[in-house]
Amino acid sequence: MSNLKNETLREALGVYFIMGSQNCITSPQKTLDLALNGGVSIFQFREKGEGAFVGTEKRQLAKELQAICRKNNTLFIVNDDLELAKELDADGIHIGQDDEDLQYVRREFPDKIIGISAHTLEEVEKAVAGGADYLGVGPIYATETKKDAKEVKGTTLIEQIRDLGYTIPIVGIGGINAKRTQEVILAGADGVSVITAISKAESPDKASQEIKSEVTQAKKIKFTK
Ligand SMILES: Cc1ncc(COP(=O)(O)OP(=O)(O)O)c(N)n1
Ligand SMILES: Cc1ncsc1CCOP(=O)(O)O
Ligand SMILES: [Mg+2]
Repeated sequence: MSNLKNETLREALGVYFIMGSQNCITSPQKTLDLALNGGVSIFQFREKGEGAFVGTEKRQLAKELQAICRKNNTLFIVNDDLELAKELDADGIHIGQDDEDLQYVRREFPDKIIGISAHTLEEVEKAVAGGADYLGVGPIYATETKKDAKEVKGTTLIEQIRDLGYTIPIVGIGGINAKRTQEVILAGADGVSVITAISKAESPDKASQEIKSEVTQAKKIKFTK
């Protein structure tokens, strides 16, 4: 990915909303629409866990959510499912350490955005060498959403990554809400990835707006230091 694309992606990662039907209290379409109106800048379709759609229903929902993203000029990323990402010509894919191999994914999707989860400095080094476009680092705080999440680490790993001079775009993930956003950005992240604080908010638009405003304020503080 060129430097220009890298900087555009860094900016787009500000408020990274992740959601599947299992995370919503009303319709996923409505939830996403409101979240995008509130200021979400990138979306990941993560249809996973108890009650999640599979097969045709999953594909149909993905297409509808992608159409909503397109209407709002917002990047659409698919979690885990390479076949779906290919079929939909998604903007990118997010993989974890237990998913497909990064180098294989890069070969299959040479021009797409590839994000990878990282929990240790060794994983960070491999992700950068393997051509990942951004890192998802977490869980920063305790999360109810991912039952098999690794141990909570706070912002330490993000700080270490930046102290070592890595410039790869980073988003923090896990238990993040508006009140916790500034801590994550000030530690060195470019954005925050959020599920529950938006998907289960009474007003997903208001929740997204608040998170966006915290990201903007934290970046002002960070870049005037
Ligand atoms: C932005 C972002 N960061 C981390 C993850 C977690 O990915 P993974 O570890 O593969 O876990 P699942 O989400 O697949 O359960 C993510 N999805 N997005
Ligand atoms: C997918 C994922 N990976 C690490 S924590 C997490 C879940 C984040 O969800 P929430 O924002 O609801 O804590
Ligand atoms: Mg995964």
